Amino acid sequence: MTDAHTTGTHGTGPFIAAIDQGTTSSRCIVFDKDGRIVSVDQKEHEQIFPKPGWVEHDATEIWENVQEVVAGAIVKAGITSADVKAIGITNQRETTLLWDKNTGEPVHNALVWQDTRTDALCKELGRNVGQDRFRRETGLPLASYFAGPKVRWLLDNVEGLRERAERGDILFGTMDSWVIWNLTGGTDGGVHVTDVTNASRTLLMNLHRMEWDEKILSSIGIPAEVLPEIRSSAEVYGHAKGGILDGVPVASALGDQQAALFGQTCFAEGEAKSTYGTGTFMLMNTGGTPVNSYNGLLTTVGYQIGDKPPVYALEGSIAVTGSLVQWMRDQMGLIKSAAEIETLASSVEDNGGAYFVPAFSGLFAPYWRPDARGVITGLTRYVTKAHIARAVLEATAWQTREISDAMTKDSGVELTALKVDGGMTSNNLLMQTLADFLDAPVVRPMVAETTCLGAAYAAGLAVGFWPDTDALRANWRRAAEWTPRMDADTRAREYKSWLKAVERTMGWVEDEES
Ligand SMILES: Nc1ncnc2c1ncn2[C@@H]1O[C@H](COP(=O)(O)OP(=O)(O)O)[C@@H](O)[C@H]1O
Ligand SMILES: O=P(O)(O)OC[C@H](O)CO
Repeated sequence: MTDAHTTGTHGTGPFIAAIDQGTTSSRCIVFDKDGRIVSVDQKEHEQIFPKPGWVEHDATEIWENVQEVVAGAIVKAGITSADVKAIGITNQRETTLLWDKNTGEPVHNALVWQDTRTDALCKELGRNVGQDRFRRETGLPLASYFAGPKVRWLLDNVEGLRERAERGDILFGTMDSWVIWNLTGGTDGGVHVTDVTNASRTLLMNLHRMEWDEKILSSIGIPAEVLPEIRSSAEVYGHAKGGILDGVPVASALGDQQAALFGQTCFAEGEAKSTYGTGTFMLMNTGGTPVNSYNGLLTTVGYQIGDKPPVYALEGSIAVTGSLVQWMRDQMGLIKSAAEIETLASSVEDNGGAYFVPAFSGLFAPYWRPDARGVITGLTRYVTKAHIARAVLEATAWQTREISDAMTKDSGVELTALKVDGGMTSNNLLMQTLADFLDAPVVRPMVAETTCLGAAYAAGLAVGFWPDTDALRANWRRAAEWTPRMDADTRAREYKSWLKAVERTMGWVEDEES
């Protein structure tokens, strides 16, 4: 399915191009110096579900789409490579690929971050190596979400792969590495790098030293030969070779959620944003020291600009939000477009007593329960598809509330307002519900494409297109705000019912199945 458009608001050059290789689509956006969008091109790729819980992407299709959308955005902007000062990369995180460095061919489809096939392996590693060690060294709980166990699964399950990897013929990368390697020449001298934010999602990087952790590598069973070099998020890694942007510096890489934090200009400690796409991810800047979580959040790298010290973040990750809306559209056929869920949900006053907990990949933050599975509860004959649509939207808002509560406990910072972005924020009912459930204002910036914007900002800083982060902050403009309207009693009662529904998801998958 192709889905492309331009905004038609042309600024004056020069420009920065940002590539966002996301879970459902790849897009390229050209930005001007004021951080305004000049052109956009976007293309969806296939979601491959070989078995329940397994999710894969065809990395060759993704690279073809990336080239197509880059060309599309440049042509729509009516510019040439000479007008583009740098290319920034942002990407779906954790999605894991191994490819042959001599042929450039992936050895298997990429294993997507939502894929749960490594649950049993994680359990085994937990027993043998210990959960605490991973938390302490990498900031992450041992879960199938992250890249390291996926690499091990591929090495164990693709015939002959381990030997090829040990011979030095195989490269591992998350989508940033794959795109940068191809963009800078692939088999003809492509650079094999990743940035600190993406590396901090592998369970393999030591969060305190910003280096691959040799002890963890040997406990998981991953040869160091496959690993990319870890670099900062904003520096020139190499130059595009071939294609429409031939010769342009490739100057940033950030995982998409960290890019959104950057694009929302959350540069001060305590500033937070939440991005509503396939999943939802709330990140809070915690400054120069990693903050341990005791409430089910992740400690991760927020960004690192060149040779400056890294900035850390606390993160609450929710696996299923926008993808639940997609499921209602594609698997259930209850709506024809994602936007239609708002019309359907608005046709009723409330959820009619129904609660939908979309634990399709188990539950991520704050629970980290791979044994959970989705439930719709509170059903009576009164409930209609409109009530279910409402419960779908409420699920996103309640899950955010749970993360926000955990963040306050871990950081001591009370949420005074939440900056939001991502595809789901075009849903007004959802944004109002979010303000109601959080009991805090929700604000959306003028440029809702903060993921690409963050990558563009980082690339622009690396090549001196923008002087510093203060210049970027000046570009942030509020476009919309929703303030809470729900009374405290209703909020408390509904929250209690939601938490009861969450309990019902737990323990569905028996030990031997997971
Ligand atoms: N009006 C809407 N209401 C609810 N969900 C929406 C709406 N528009 C888009 N979405 C959801 O948002 C997601 C797309 O957002 P996007 O930020 O592009 O995601 P990603 O970067 O994860 O690919 C899809 O999962 C889609 O179902
Ligand atoms: O592609 P998105 O926007 O769904 O983001 C995916 C996240 O990076 C997964 O950690």
